Amino acid sequence: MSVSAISIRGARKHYGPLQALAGVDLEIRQGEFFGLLGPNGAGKTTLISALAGLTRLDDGVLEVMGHDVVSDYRNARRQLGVVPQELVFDPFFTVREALRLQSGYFGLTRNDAWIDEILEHLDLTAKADANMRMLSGGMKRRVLVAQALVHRPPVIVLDEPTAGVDVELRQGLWAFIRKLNTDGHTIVLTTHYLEEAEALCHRIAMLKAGRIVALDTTSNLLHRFSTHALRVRLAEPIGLDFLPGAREAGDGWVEIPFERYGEVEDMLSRIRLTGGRIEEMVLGEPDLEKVFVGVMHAA
Ligand SMILES: Nc1ncnc2c1ncn2[C@@H]1O[C@H](COP(=O)(O)OP(=O)(O)OP(=O)(O)O)[C@@H](O)[C@H]1O
Repeated sequence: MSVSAISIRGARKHYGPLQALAGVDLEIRQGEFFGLLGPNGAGKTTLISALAGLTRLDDGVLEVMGHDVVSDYRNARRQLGVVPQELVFDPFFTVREALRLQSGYFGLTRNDAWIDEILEHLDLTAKADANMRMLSGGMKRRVLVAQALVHRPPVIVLDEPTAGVDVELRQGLWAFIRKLNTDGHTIVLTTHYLEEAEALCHRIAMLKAGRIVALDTTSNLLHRFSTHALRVRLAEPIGLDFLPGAREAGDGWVEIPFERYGEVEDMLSRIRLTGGRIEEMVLGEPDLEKVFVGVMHAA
């Protein structure tokens, strides 16, 4: 079996009395598009900082492509591109200078062809000679993505990369990151946009108070914790005993869960036979937001 892209074993971290990581175990395989989700303060950034060698764990082992992030730091760091959450830059450099400088940290002196390619993909070519301080927040975020890629790392970790990025650019960014994944890069993503995680990630871990509280493929999570639902708004209330699982959802709406679309026809005819008159109707798909809320509530 090939080495894991990221291996996390028994990761623990305290900040004073606060337990930021309470024993996290996680293996992310090469080539995965993996989502790390959790509410504010769950420990996602702490874990990413530790992977990047910016924070020391109290206990546990972290490896990137088999390289220990403490005892084999240089090799581990080379395998990893991190797009940090905070926008921190030297405002006096141009975009190209910042990327050359970053290349220099990895000993890459002739990297301009690759830098041009990254700039092109991130729609930053026109801004290559602009000073960092002159860029908008969304552009700065794209420069952060570019910086993480200068040394062509096989594993790329993005900590909320689309915060503050407008819809069009967000889609462009995702198309590029998807391409990196199809080209073989492992992608680890944290985001608070759950529809984004649902659309992109093959597998998801949910973190709460420094612990993993759910870990599965995206489709298994969707099916385990969320269901399809038929929602109808009725002209007048009717008894709901004949509709298994049905519940009042406010303002005359009734929600009825189901597993297969074939069940909908039967539900509608039962409503009609009981004298129910439908004024509006919506079919709800399982979605990651419901899963997230359900998991966080139960944990
Ligand atoms: N340097 C620090 N000193 C003290 N406490 C810290 C420090 N860094 C993080 N914490 C605390 O550790 C916990 C985990 O924070 P972390 O930033 O890892 O969460 P997160 O899941 O990334 O949250 P968010 O979604 O808001 O980015 C939080 O309670 C936070 O306040």
